[in-house]
Amino acid sequence: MVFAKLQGAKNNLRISSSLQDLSSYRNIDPEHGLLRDPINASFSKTKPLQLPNPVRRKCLAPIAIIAFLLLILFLLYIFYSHQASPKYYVVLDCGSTGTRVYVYKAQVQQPHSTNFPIAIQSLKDGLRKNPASGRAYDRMETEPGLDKLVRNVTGLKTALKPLLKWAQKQIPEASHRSTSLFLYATAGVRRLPFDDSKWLLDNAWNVLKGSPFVCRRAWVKIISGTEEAYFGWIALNYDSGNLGVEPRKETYGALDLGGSSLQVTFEGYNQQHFNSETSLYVRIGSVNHHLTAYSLTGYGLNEAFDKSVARVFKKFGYSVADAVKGNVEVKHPCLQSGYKERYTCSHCAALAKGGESPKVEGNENLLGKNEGLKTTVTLVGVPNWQECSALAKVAVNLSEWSDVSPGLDCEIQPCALGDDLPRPMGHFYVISGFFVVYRFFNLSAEATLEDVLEKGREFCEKRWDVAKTSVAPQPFIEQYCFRAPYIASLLREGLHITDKSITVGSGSITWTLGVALLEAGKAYSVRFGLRGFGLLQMKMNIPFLVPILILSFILLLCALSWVVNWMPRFFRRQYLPFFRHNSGSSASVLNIPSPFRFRRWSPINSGDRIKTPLSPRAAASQGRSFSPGQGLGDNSGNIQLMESPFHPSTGSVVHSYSSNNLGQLQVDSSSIGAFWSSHRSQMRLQSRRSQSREDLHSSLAETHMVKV
Ligand SMILES: Nc1ncnc2c1ncn2[C@@H]1O[C@H](COP(=O)(O)OP(=O)(O)OP(=O)(O)O)[C@@H](O)[C@H]1O
Repeated sequence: MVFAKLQGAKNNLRISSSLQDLSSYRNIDPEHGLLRDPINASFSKTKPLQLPNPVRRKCLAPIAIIAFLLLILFLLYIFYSHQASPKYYVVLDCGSTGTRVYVYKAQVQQPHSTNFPIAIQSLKDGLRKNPASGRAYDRMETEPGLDKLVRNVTGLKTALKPLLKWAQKQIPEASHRSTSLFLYATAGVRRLPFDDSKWLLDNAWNVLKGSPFVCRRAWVKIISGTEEAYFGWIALNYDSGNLGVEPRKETYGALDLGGSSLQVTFEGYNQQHFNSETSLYVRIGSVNHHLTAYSLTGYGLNEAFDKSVARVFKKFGYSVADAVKGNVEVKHPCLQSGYKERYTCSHCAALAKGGESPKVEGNENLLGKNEGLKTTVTLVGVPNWQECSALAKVAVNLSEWSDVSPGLDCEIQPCALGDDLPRPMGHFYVISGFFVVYRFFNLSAEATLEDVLEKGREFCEKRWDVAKTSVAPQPFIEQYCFRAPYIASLLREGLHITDKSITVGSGSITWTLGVALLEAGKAYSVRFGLRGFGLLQMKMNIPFLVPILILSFILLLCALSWVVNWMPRFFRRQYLPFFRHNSGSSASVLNIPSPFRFRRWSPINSGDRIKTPLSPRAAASQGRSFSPGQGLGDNSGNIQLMESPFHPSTGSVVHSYSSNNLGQLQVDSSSIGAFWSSHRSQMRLQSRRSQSREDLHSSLAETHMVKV
């Protein structure tokens, strides 16, 4: 009976007359290349195949494909949910007045032409603002600024540790290890001698590296004034909803008044005053911005007051020797009557009579003109509004504080600006110190500079004991009599900006938000589609992506293996790449064997051991027992993939990293200008400044294009 069946099989082989007409070869399933007759299998010298039930086999294939698709969907879901999960950023702002910590939570939001694809939120849990407190900001901060803590390890730890502890509480523990921590120091540390600032940053790094967050030494640094200005502009225009939207919106300029310096950033440039060192090109979405950004050192609120003290010190003809003796009384017209306090003056020595400073023990940082030498004086309040206003103007006029010659006439030109700096243009948001002053005098955002002056004059006329209790406790109350005319002069005479060109910004706009946004932009690489943000493409996280790609590829091969078996015959022809003959190996050209151990018979796999119905050897073999193991030789069990270039995704972020040397520190300013570009899925640093300058020069040197 077995023999009869074998004869039948032989007959069937003979009946078959065409390579294509495989269905007539009845012992072989043309779809799956499997022997149907289990008896033939028993004649094989090799172990016969376990032949599945045809019905079960038919069901198995679609189930496998569906399972494959589900797996791919699952992997994609895992991948995208991983990418779209919130990211946290901790930014420490080390200013001259204090050190603050900001915690930001960034998330990709549904792209839309009228919104920005990244939503960022400042976390402030537990910062219940005390209504009795006069503090302008609800932020976690420590005082004094780091620049006062040189070679004071304990002081440094005390300044930083509570901030880190608070930040930890804001962020879910599971995200601590993926949270980036940055410490950026501004004007206070910027003006320190190299050794001092290096000591501060090295020791700050020692504290920070013990935190659970991700931090690198390069992220603990001094940022240049221009970087600070640029970050502030990003923060402001993000907050105002002007970034990356179509149709393009007008952006606002930013005037960010700190304790030591003033940052000026605006869109546009003046041909006549074009300065390559202050010029930045930024591309956000599909919009190009040509920015002008610079920082005016010494124009911050505290430093301006210090200059006013130095000016009075000079007026009375004191020498440094007098100051060193510590018995100098400075009668200041912007201090209320009854005010008398010790004050450490930073600029007094530089303006003192007598030229060279005396050698002061312990102070290694004496400069030729006493710059940097701190002297202690006694400030005495002798209020005089006219004199105070005039003193504020002197503090604003650059020619009083530099070698600019001839002296600048504030009526004719913005006298806070040297000839090399472009004049501000457009509408400005005045933030930080400006906001603090408006808030101190309880002025609304609509108040004019005249209102500020009026409030200042009233405050100056009060006796000190009355004045200091007329406001909630807060730092620097005594300085607000000076601050009112100072900010008015700074805007009007110093920058030639009028009331109608300014809006007072809220206290929540700080440059640190710009840092977090740029970092989030690197993390979530965003590509804009044809219409606005139609297409959102995530940044490829390489360590995460590679296994997924490999797994997907293996699964794809398996799926193709199935699909190929079910393809209409036309598609199996030899000229199609999948079916090119490859007799050398049982694996694909990529050497990835199918994890599914299905074997198939294919007429184009004509290796020696493959039998086709009309092949001479097939005919010759008729007298022998048919071996499925031979007939379905190794070659037949695999899909032949043509060698094709396999390109890993180009969706990864490419950043240009460069460092610039401030003469003091290596500063990584790669984040400058890094934002979302419509070109490919890469971050493109589009900010460009053509020449070197102290701050950003080398980081922006190569056309300042970063691909996102
Ligand atoms: N919490 C606060 N409450 C009241 N006033 C504040 C507060 N923080 C800062 N100020 C005032 O605002 C001014 C500017 O402070 P800000 O924090 O913007 O500057 P900074 O970062 O110290 O400056 P810089 O970067 O120039 O060193 C300070 O001089 C101070 O008078």
